[in-house]
Amino acid sequence: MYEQLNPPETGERIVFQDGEPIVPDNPIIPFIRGDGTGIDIWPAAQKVFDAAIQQAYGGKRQISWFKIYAGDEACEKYGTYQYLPADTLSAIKEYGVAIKGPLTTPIGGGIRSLNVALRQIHDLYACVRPCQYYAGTPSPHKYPEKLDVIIYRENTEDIYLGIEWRQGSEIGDRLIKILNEDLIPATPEHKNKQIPLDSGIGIKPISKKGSQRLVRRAIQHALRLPKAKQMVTLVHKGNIMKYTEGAFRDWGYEIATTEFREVCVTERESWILGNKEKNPALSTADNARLIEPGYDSLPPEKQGAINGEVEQVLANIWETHGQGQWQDKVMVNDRIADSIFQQIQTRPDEYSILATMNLNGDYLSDAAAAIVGGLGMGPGANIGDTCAIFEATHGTAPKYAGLDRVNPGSVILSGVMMLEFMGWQEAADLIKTGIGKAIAERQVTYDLARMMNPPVEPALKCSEFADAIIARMS
Ligand SMILES: NC(=O)C1=CN([C@@H]2O[C@H](COP(=O)(O)OP(=O)(O)OC[C@H]3O[C@@H](n4cnc5c(N)ncnc54)[C@H](OP(=O)(O)O)[C@@H]3O)[C@@H](O)[C@H]2O)C=CC1
Ligand SMILES: O=C(O)CCC(=O)C(=O)O
Ligand SMILES: [Mg+2]
Repeated sequence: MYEQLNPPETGERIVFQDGEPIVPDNPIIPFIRGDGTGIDIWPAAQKVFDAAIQQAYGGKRQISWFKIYAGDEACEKYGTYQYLPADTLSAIKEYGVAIKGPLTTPIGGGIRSLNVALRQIHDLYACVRPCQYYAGTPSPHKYPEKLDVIIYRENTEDIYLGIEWRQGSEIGDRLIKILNEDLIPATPEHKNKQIPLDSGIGIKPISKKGSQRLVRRAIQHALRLPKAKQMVTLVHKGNIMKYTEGAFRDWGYEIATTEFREVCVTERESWILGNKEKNPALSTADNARLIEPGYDSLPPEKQGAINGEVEQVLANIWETHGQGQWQDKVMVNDRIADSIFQQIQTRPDEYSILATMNLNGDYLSDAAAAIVGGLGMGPGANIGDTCAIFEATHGTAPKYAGLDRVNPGSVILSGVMMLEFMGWQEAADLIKTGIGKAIAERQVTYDLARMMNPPVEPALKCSEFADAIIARMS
């Protein structure tokens, strides 16, 4: 059934039931080595996974690794331009859980991102990127340990759908003409805006289904966290892009207050309930005044809408959420995207799960990784209902390729996420112990070594860091 692949002779498939993986003791797991530094990182990471599994289960459980191809390696095996062979896509679909190294995307032309294509083709709609601090990791921040967030990034739409036209292309010019002459003038709120004729043009679709399935997963994850971390923040730029980013926020709140009504409270609801708890005699208008700055200068119809919101909340959820009960619910709030970039630096401990659209999540996950030690420490997972691919936040870092130099930590931590997803917590914990101890003992690669005080000289190689982790797993 495969053109050029030979699955391992021993091992079984992981299958999904109701979105959850059913994992045999000897699963077959496809892996893509990756381009650039993938050549260094993958062997180091695989060695750590196998050692941890052996130590945790003494041979009762093991992974049968199945090498599949994408990027440069795929072209070598399958021929020119065969960056993402059908074999690779079929293997991921068949075996359900896969792990990959980074893949190159040329800028400004040629192939579109293979990484994005893998997510879209397999409908891996939730990109999950935890940013958690390991004691002793050098950081540009004073209190990096205060940051403990998980980014839930929508993974299939937004501008990453890649629907765009080059400046001067026939279709691009036609589209601009239709917009300028027909659609924009027919939309009163656009007044007499016009798109400059020499523009490249891109489309940013944000769907209700795509937004809500992402927020659903984020809330389900929040429910599994300790009480103090049960919070989902909807990140958006809805003040500017009302019908895409603003809609993401609104659809997020909608699902929180319908499907998850019993277990969620929104921030505004918590204010209304809290105000009433502090002062049971508080009038509707006074409560509205407390939740809406500038209430008194609003026109009567806007004041009426806020009064209505207060009345609705008290009528609908006072019994289930009032008298402090809301404090035991998952808190759902929202923050404007630019503000959250500064908030994770100035008030990191106020956040837990950050639910984002695709582009915002891409930016935010690199920024948050920087606080806890850099891209060498940024793991990730792309999760759908029938399939999951685990991969680091970083790219191929081509200048380091083949030097055995970069930090394999992010792919190793992506493997930790994979083991946790499979329910192999004991093996995952051993690796986390190994990483924690190696960092605490200053046994680190160049990226962490150069930030340590005093700097570590010489830094460990990529392969040596893997050995240092294995030596410290118990
Ligand atoms: N999921 C994926 O496969 C992704 C692929 N890419 C692709 O990767 C290619 C290169 O992208 P680029 O913008 O350079 O971003 P990269 O993430 O590859 O590298 C940027 C910088 O991050 C640091 N870094 C990256 N990986 C590590 C690591 N393992 N250990 C320590 N430090 C690390 C290095 O910093 P320093 O120089 O300071 O040492 C590096 O120069 C592009 O083609 C891009 O499209 C990008 C992101 C994700
Ligand atoms: O695929 C790429 O080139 C970039 C993807 C990326 O930056 C990411 O997923 O974080
Ligand atoms: Mg990125």
